[in-house]
Amino acid sequence: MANQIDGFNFEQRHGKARVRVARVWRNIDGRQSIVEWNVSISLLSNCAASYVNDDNSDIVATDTMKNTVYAKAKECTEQLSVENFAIELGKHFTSYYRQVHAAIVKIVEKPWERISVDGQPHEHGFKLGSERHTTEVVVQKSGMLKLTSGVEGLAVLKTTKSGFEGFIRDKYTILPETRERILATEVTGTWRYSYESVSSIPQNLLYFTQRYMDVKKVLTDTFFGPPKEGVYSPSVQSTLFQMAKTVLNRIPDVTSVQLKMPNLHFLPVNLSNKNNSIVKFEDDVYLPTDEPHGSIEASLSRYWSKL
Ligand SMILES: O=c1[nH]c(=O)c2[nH]c(=O)[nH]c2[nH]1
Repeated sequence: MANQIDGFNFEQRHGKARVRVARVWRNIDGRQSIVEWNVSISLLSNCAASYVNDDNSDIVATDTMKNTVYAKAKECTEQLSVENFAIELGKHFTSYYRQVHAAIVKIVEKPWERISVDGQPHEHGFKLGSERHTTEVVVQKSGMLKLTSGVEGLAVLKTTKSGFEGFIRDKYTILPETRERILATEVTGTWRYSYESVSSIPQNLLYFTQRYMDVKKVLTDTFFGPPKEGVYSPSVQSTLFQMAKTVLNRIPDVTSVQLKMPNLHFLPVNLSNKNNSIVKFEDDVYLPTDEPHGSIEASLSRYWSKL
């Protein structure tokens, strides 16, 4: 919220960060489900008086925000996507409090995955996976919505079909050109959906969970290529672009994609002393590093979208 106070521009927001909640659903057929969410809320509201006049009468206590997370989780009698839960919270804060104009809700879901025992999905057993599903929603009092989802910590690597050639060579360049290297990264992706009001989102409460799986599959399938032949990557930049483009081409209600793909280098190992070579690199022994790493990021959106 922006105000003019004492001749200054003043902007403020307040919220509660990292509220951890888990919700279990117990089906009558014996199958149980769990989600674990880490929720951060930020409210845009008329409460400048608390900053400048010691008047807290327009403040939603951040402790109340925390309690609301548990109350709303309790109310969710049916399993729902992390996006839907974030939207529910945003709707609550903007409709319940006269003072609140907009709510920003960010959630990171912990990747509990149903375990299989003897090839059978377990009714109530879960193990922790790796990459995390994220969302950020902005809900306005009017019902206007900005909905973004994401994935973080999606670590992928391929042992061949990657190279890097034709880059600028100058007096500081030592990197050899190559058509054979390991390509490894940890993808952080965010994508925005086209739904622009809380009333226009799909009815299915797990719709965005399914889309999350779809986007992840497109990202990884494009990174790796077909199982036998793979696909050649001339640079992280090129692979990133193909990944983002394929998401937009395959998933109609996604309007923009942002990807961050650090280049986690696997350096060739060559060791020798005065007399002989101890290890001669033959595309076999590498020194994995993550510091320093290349940092490559880009965003791609449909050019006709209003975003
Ligand atoms: O795919 C790459 N992109 C770069 O920009 C770059 N720079 C570098 O040193 N190696 C690589 N690899």
